[in-house]
Amino acid sequence: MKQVLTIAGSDSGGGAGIQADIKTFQELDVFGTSVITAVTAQNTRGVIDVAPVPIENIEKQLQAVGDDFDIAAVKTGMLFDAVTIRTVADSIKHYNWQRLVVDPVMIAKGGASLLKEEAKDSLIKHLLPLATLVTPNIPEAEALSGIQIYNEQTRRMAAEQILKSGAQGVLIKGGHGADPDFTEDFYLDQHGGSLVLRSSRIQTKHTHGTGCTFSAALAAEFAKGKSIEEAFLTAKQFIQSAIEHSLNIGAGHGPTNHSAYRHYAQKEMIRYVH
Ligand SMILES: Nc1ncnc2c1ncn2[C@@H]1O[C@H](COP(=O)(O)OP(=O)(O)O)[C@@H](O)[C@H]1O
Ligand SMILES: Cc1ncc(COP(=O)(O)OP(=O)(O)O)c(N)n1
Repeated sequence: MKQVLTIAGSDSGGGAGIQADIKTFQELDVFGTSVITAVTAQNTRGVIDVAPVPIENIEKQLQAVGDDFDIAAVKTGMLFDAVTIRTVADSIKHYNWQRLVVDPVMIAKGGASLLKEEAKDSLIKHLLPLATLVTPNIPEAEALSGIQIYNEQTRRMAAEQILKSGAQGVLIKGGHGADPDFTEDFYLDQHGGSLVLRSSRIQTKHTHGTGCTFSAALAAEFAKGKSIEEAFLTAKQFIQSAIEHSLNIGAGHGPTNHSAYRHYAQKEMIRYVH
């Protein structure tokens, strides 16, 4: 069984972070391991507290996984500060971990900061150059590129700017897009290869953890040797099912349904290149 590592924060509410990643790995038939960078007290209503894990412990978690497991793909989520980013980047190089998905988690839906402001430069300088794929949502892509996204052209410009970091590919997710009827995710790589996947926008407030789940699905598929195109399609179908059949848990923005992909038939995605 392929072994996959998530390096991210814990969400006590179970919808995002490490918990979302491990559930997604399980559903996609890969073995999930984890390095926890921060513990959040969080539920569907928001983030109540954030406690960073001491850096010495993060180093030991990385070592414990790296020394024993044959890691086929890695995803990063909430990294919180610059020293954690440096430590994670050093381990990725030390263990020569390939197929790295960097989800540049910055702000939770409720507005809580999950990455210190000064850590953004460290992310661009130390982690993005190692990435197979960076998966910002629209506000994160704007923060990483310094370009405001309001149409296809500015979305492409932002993606091109992010690729200057050295990442092999960038996938700008469309959950925060303006169109009320569909969401569009845009992929661009260093060779100019591009792909857009468009799906219907599901009218629901239960979208907590969509980005974590999507990037975990990408990492799981990469671990199984799937191409970017194949992994992108599976991850998009996985999150579409998970949102469409969400669980109505909690009083706020509820989690998605991580087992929906297994239970329900997949919807067609519109795909095109531009
Ligand atoms: N309401 C929705 N309907 C269908 N797909 C959605 C919806 N909201 C988000 N998605 C999809 O979920 C994935 C995560 O996107 P997004 O919500 O932008 O990330 P994040 O959670 O990091 O903000 C993307 O594939 C996006 O298209
Ligand atoms: C511990 C932790 N990590 C990441 C997030 C953000 O998750 P995301 O998938 O972007 O979902 P929302 O915050 O937009 O619901 C988080 N909340 N907690």
